[in-house]
Amino acid sequence: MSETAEATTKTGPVFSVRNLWKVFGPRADKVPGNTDLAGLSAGELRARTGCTAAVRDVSFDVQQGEVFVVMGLSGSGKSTLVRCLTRLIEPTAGELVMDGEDVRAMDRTRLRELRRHRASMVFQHFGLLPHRSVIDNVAYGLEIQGMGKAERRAKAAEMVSKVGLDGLGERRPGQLSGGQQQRVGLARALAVDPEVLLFDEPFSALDPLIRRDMQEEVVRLHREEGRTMVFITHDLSEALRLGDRIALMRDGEIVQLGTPEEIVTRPADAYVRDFVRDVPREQVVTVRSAMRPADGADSAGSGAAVGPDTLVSDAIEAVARTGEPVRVMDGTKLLGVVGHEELLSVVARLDDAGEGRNDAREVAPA
Ligand SMILES: Nc1ncnc2c1ncn2[C@@H]1O[C@H](COP(=O)(O)OP(=O)(O)OP(=O)(O)O)[C@@H](O)[C@H]1O
Repeated sequence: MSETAEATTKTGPVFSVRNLWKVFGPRADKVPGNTDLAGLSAGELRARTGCTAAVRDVSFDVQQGEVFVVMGLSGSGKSTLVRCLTRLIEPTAGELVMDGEDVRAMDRTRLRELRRHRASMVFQHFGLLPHRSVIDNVAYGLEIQGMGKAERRAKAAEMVSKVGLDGLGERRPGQLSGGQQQRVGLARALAVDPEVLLFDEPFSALDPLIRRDMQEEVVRLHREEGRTMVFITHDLSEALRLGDRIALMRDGEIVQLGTPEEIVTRPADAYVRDFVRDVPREQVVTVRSAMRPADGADSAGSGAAVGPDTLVSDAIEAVARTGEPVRVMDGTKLLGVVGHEELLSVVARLDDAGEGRNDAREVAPA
């Protein structure tokens, strides 16, 4: 999404997850290794064993600096999966590595350290302490870490300011709106300066306008800091807005993992296709996919230029303003041009059905 994210995604995964299972129910640990049981559908497994496979044989990497969205309908396994990352829920089987370290082998002390310092969670229910001020709520994680009072209050004040709550530091949570309380939750998670922020549907209780505000806040923070984020949502537009990559879950499995553009323009199956059917293409397709090669006349032009990751909706604005095609530039290199025809064909979905025009990238494997 952001340049920061682009720049940092190459430095390796924060989380590496391979063949992860979480099965709830009697003798759950027998399910993943049993080929008969592991192949059953969720319903059949429940009928045969009384077990629920909330996460089924899931593999993926979360790259440094990216916003990794886990999306799916209610009950698809999103929360279970993300809680497994820090073993708030114990995985039943599979590999789980954070920064090269085997998370499943960590002892309690190391795990506590991981949750307090390295991966902070922001929940839908803010979990604020009602009798403490905003500042003291934000400082709470630092207090647990043993930081002195003056230092932690100074750090907390900085975070309160960062999330746009200047002047409200001495209020109690009950004196704040829902959106403001969620900002306190965000500031509290940021205060410990974790490597990864894990968000579990943090905004789903907020009304749409405030929700939009908070999404923009997350995008802004991410742009400024490039911090790795894992974000759970059941809301497709939220996923598309925030995600560098989206893992789309169904019945405990990841049915597709890819960029918003890949998921919308090249859905892996009929389920995903149905899921993304109503998404306006121009809001996810980039000019890199929509452009045509520049001919002699175009390349000589000195009209408006946009980067290859510019959304078609933004390019439409530029083309409408000048009436001329715009050049797609990667630094000083001319990659192609987009004009009315290319942009309209995206809006009209003439590029539908996986016939990606200039974009030969493959859908990332799950
Ligand atoms: N402690 C548990 N015991 C038994 N089954 C569970 C438990 N926790 C979750 N499940 C089941 O695992 C499946 C996945 O649940 P999970 O909460 O991970 O889904 P979700 O996608 O996060 O849903 P939501 O969006 O509603 O929060 C569901 O079928 C749920 O009923």
